[in-house]
Amino acid sequence: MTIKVAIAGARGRMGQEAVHTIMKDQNMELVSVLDYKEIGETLADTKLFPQTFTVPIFMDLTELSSKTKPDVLVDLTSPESVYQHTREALELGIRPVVGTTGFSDEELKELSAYSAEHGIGCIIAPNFAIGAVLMMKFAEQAAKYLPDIEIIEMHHDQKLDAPSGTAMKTASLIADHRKTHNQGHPKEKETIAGARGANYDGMRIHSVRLPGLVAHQQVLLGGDGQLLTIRHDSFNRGSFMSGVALSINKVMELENLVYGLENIID
Ligand SMILES: NC(=O)c1ccc[n+]([C@@H]2O[C@H](COP(=O)([O-])OP(=O)(O)OC[C@H]3O[C@@H](n4cnc5c(N)ncnc54)[C@H](O)[C@@H]3O)[C@@H](O)[C@H]2O)c1
Ligand SMILES: O=C(O)C1=N[C@H](C(=O)O)CCC1
Repeated sequence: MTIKVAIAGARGRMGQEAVHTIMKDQNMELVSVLDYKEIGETLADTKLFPQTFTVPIFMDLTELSSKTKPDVLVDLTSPESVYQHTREALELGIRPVVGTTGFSDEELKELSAYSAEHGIGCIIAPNFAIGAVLMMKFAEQAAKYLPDIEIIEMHHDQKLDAPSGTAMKTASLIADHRKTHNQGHPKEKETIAGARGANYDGMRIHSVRLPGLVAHQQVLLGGDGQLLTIRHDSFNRGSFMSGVALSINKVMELENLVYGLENIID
């Protein structure tokens, strides 16, 4: 069966890469895209894609749904719009595969409940790169033995959310096994606000934004006289595409929401 896919955010950095991935996949058909700007009638009009890419562009998800009937909506937009898109897609019976980051815990809970109640699959993956998923899993395991942890995430300077979705997911996986405790000296004082980073359950998260970077993270686990560093680097957005394709296939079998690629890889 061919999976009919729509992409929200198709002219963006991730969206463009996803368009090519889906166009190349024999089992998928890119039936439409959603963007919030009037960027032409079809992808070909945007001049970002070959003239043969005559995929229609919509600015409204309900219209996109009724005219092109996708099975799956891949969302690669912005933290501002992702919750609304995901909720709307579920209400329209379209399975969301979401790479966009910036969800609150409450939003995740609510979408999860809606997805299970209506039996519509949904995948929200803060990071589609397999290496990043392994980094998170290794850090989760190591935290049992080395519970003093700081996360340094580093991204390109056009990123809107901080900390990154990957850092938030890493911290939440670790927090499930680590006894909550504050780190550093009990009397430590910041001379400049923010110097010690964000506080997640006593762990610290530091966000670096620089031109030239793509997506990088290191998890530092300190112990007596030792330091374990677990690091992952995405050098280009191609690194995310096998995870996008896997999620599109997998979401067709699901009847609930899965948060994190680690839950669908064998
Ligand atoms: N999960 C992952 O592995 C992964 C990897 C890279 C990026 N991301 C996330 O994906 C998102 C997009 O990243 P990017 O670098 O491609 O961003 P980008 O700014 O390059 O692209 C965003 C695209 O979304 C469109 N858009 C924004 N708001 C919209 C709306 N309301 N309706 C329709 N279209 C809208 C923009 O026009 C643009 O085409 C970010 O949240 C980023 O953190 C996730
Ligand atoms: O480019 C981005 O933005 C990325 N965001 C994700 C995050 O917030 O963790 C993952 C990789 C790239």
